[in-house]
Amino acid sequence: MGSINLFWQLPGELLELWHEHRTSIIYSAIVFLTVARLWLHYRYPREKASLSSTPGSPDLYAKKWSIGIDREKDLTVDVPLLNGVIGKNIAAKTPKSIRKASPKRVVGKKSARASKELDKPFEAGEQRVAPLLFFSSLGGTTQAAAEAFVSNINSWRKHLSADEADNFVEAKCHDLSYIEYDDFFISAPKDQNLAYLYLFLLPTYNIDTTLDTFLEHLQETHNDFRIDTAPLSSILGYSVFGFGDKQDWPTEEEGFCSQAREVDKWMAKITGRKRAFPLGMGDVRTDSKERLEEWTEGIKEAMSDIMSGKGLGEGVAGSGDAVESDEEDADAEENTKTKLDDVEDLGSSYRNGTGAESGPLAIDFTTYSKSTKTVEPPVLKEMVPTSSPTYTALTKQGYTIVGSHSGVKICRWTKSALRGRGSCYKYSFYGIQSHLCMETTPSLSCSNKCVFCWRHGTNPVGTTWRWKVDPPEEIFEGVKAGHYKKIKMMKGVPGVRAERFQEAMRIKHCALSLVGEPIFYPHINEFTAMLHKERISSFLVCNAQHPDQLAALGHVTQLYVSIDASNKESLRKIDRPLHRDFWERFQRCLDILREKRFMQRTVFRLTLVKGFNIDDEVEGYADLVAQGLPCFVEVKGVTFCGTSTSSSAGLSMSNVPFYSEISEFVIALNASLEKRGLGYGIAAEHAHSCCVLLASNRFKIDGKWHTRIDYEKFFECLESGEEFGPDDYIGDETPEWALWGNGGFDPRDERVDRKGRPKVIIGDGTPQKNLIEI
Ligand SMILES: Cc1cc2nc3c(=O)[nH]c(=O)nc-3n(C[C@H](O)[C@H](O)[C@H](O)COP(=O)(O)O)c2cc1C
Ligand code: SF4
Repeated sequence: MGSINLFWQLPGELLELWHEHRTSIIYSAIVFLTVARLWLHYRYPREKASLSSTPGSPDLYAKKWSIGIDREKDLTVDVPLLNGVIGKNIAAKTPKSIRKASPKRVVGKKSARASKELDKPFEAGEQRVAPLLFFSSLGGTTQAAAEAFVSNINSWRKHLSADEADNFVEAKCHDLSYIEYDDFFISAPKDQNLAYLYLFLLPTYNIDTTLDTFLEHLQETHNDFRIDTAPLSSILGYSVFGFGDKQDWPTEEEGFCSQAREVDKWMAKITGRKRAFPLGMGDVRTDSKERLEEWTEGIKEAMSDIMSGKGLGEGVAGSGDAVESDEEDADAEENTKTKLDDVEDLGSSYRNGTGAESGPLAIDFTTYSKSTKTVEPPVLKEMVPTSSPTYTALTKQGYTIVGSHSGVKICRWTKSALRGRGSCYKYSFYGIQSHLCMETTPSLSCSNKCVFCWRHGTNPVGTTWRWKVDPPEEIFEGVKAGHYKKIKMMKGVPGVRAERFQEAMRIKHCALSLVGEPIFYPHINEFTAMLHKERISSFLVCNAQHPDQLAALGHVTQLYVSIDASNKESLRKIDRPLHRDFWERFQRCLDILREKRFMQRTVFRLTLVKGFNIDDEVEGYADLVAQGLPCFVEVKGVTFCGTSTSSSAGLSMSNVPFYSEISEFVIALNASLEKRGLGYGIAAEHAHSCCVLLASNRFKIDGKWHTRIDYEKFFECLESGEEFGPDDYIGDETPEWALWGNGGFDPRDERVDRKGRPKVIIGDGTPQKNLIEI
């Protein structure tokens, strides 16, 4: 009881105390707070934070975006995006005096921790040197060199004395396309016993590759105000060797080994100038072997020095007084100025009055600059300039390049149909006659580097649209003209049938699938509207990497999404995507397809590659079908293109599945879909192109498959302006000869064997590639 009374007395006593001493309490509190505030102010001076957060996936900005220009002002104007959605662009309202939109360079002092670590010599016995070799490769040259380099270093290690060899662990090789940058390039891997030496073997590409993403990462890491400007200063050192081609890029000014030079500069910054050995460069056509050998010897010497406690040598910490800081900063600033953001953010350029030539402004979402210089609109490059090697390579392969980023080519099936020798599988399944079909793309660029791609590694790749945008009218007229020109060239070819030749002079179908990624083009909806206006149907294939464009896509006659694998690792291996969030993008595309299944005629296209995406993946594919619920699933075998690119990706004829294997896979997939009660069945086949069609039961009417399309009905639906879906333009019954089990060869056409072998019935499970060739 007593203690309870005491408790109730307390507040009263406290109140009395307060009344007696409140003046001195208040004064003491004020003095304490002022001292604390001053101490904090001088101890941690404030950095200016950026106005806008770092953009994550660019699609977050697809519909609306704004740019931090000034603390008080956020100037935005409208810009038309896909589907006429309005976004925000700074271009039209930009006053002359506007602050420079280039990223702010956050200059930081090297922290005490970093400096200490920088000077700390390698202590043999306590730690071991761990050489890590990072490489990137599209064509395979650098990958082969990287693997050889690592085995060279490791066998050198074996020949050292036991004590010396014990000072370092085996060298490891990492492909920059596969690793998480954060694991190596924000801080070194955490292993107390290891001290890392970062080595790089890099090619240079003047098209977008994974190296651009890597360089951006290095820049961002250095400029991130939240971390030390030299966060990798704890590593022992680094060195870069670049491969380039002096035939087309003869000097450094003209771009010889430019990306290796860039990586060298940024590594100097984020390691606090720890260049262990100077940048090496080799011309793949002449001296790269000798240069690489010299560089390798240099690396070995540097490692020996490190292990014997000599560190990285005289001069500036490790770098041997190379061109550093200020000069490199200035260069980098120049580079960032010309970088453009994602097409998903930028939308169009020519329609907003800035003209195709002027294009969107370079904008950085992360930071702002103090500079009061006026904005210089960057000159946008052409995706495939006529002078580029890409142009030469593509035209050599038979493409007609239209404008600066579109292409058209007549496919072998069009030629075949002109000669009365059969159409592609799209005739069997959907009633498209190949000689009436134009194959084209408004974007030669793509964001994958699929191992089975038959483009010989020559197409431009990129995650963002950084090029000049051609108007859709120009592309439309250009591709038609290119197509008709190629058809006319077939006039004198033996076997071309007069009536088919005449018919071919009126395009009725357009396959937007040639190369590249059609929905990458910012005016894809306007382009397809032009096709439809001329009553040309549209079959659009996309690679499931651009969810926002997919969501904004208007009606097309048939919408394809390439499903090249059933799980993340397999997809990474086979598509070699440039987007780091490729799996998330892929997943979102499937969800979008599911939402659109009553508006668009959706198709999953599976391209099976033996040894890559078939084994044990049936259930995975069935899961994806359950997720996206497409109207159709087309399953086809890969076609081997026999290029060095495909060979270096480990692809050979043995990866091409036999038709019997495709059939087996389809039967298993169908069983799995049935087990899940999803309502699909095997509808049709075209054994000749190794292709089978699974269809949703929505396309089975009165027990008969109706996979064909009523094209006229499709155009009528479009013209009506009413909402409509795939069920509104279902065409005729699938012909008997195209049904599953019947082979799918049009009986009107002639079967020809180039080598004069006897004609064989197709669809019997015999290997397709051993059968008829036309
Ligand atoms: C499309 C393309 C663009 C290239 N751009 C450059 C360049 O700008 N500068 C350069 O020095 N080499 C350039 N090269 C040459 C490559 O860097 C060189 O062939 C390298 O060995 C390729 O390595 P990889 O086979 O490992 O991909 C280019 C090659 C191609 C095919
Ligand atoms: S659909 Fe493709 S393969 Fe078939 S004819 Fe048209 S372009 Fe050629």
